[in-house]
Amino acid sequence: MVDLAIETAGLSKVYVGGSQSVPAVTGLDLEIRTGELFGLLGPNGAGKSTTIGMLTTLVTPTGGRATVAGADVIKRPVDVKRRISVVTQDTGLDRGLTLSQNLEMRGRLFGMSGRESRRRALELLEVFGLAERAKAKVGWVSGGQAQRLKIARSLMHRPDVLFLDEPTTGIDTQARLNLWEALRELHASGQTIVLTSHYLEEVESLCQRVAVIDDGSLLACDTVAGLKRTAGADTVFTMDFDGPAEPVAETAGKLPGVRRTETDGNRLRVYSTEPEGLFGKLADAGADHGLSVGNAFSTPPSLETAFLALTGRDFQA
Ligand SMILES: Nc1ncnc2c1ncn2[C@@H]1O[C@H](COP(=O)(O)OP(=O)(O)OP(=O)(O)O)[C@@H](O)[C@H]1O
Repeated sequence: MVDLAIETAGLSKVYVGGSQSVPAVTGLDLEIRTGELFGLLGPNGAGKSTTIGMLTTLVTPTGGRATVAGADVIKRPVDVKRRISVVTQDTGLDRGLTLSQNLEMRGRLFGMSGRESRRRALELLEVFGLAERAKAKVGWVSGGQAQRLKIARSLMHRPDVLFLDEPTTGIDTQARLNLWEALRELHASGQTIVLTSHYLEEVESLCQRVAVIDDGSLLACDTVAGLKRTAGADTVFTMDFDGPAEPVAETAGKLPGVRRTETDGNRLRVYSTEPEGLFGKLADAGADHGLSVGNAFSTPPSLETAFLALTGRDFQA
């Protein structure tokens, strides 16, 4: 039997305000295994934060059910809260305290002894590459270090599941790479981590499995390799013509290796497993219809092309 850290069935949320209702998450069925580093990927407004909110008991579902670390989020929210930790953009640190004091205080709040809190704090400062700054005040450290400290603090009570909502938004590239390293280490130690991100490369580089969410619905859930295999094995060519691209799409669809074409006004998008020389052929097809090419680019097979294939839209963070 697979040991599940999270299980949802038909999980839904409709926000209602006055006469307006916004369906933010619709019928989400998810299974996240214990020990997984799992990614929720989707553009802004896709429903990632709402999903995390429901799984962490901060947002009340309007439909379906969810179990986190063995407890039902609606029936046993207090148990869920005890067994998880959440780090969001809004998570604050006590800037007047040192790094180690921030961690120790959290340990004491969770009922750990002074000695146990100090030991655990040292251990986590080490994992997150912060041991040398242990006695520094939070106000003196960089944004990236503060972000790592937030995650370290959230682990003081050894939560079963760690939720990270867009953990690297707003930090620089080096800090992001340092944080990725720490997360890989945590994952290797067996920690279950659920991460939301709108950075494709972050999810691609870190996560074992990924749920792709758009418009509140689950489009696919698989390993990164699996997603690429099923949805994104193609190189995607995007070309803007100086007139409607529809007639070019018809010709393009008959070229070898072309699996799919899409048009949006003057824009043509072609999904192909045989990218060699395709730009020239598409330009020729355009010329046959009296069209010239303006902007043109290709995207090699990646999570981005998988997202494109799943949604028919560019991934816009
Ligand atoms: N409290 C709220 N009241 C009304 N609508 C909301 C509320 N919170 C979110 N929404 C709407 O629900 C939808 C999903 O939002 P959500 O924040 O869950 O998406 P997201 O994928 O986390 O986006 P982002 O990456 O921008 O945080 C959006 O249309 C959003 O405007």
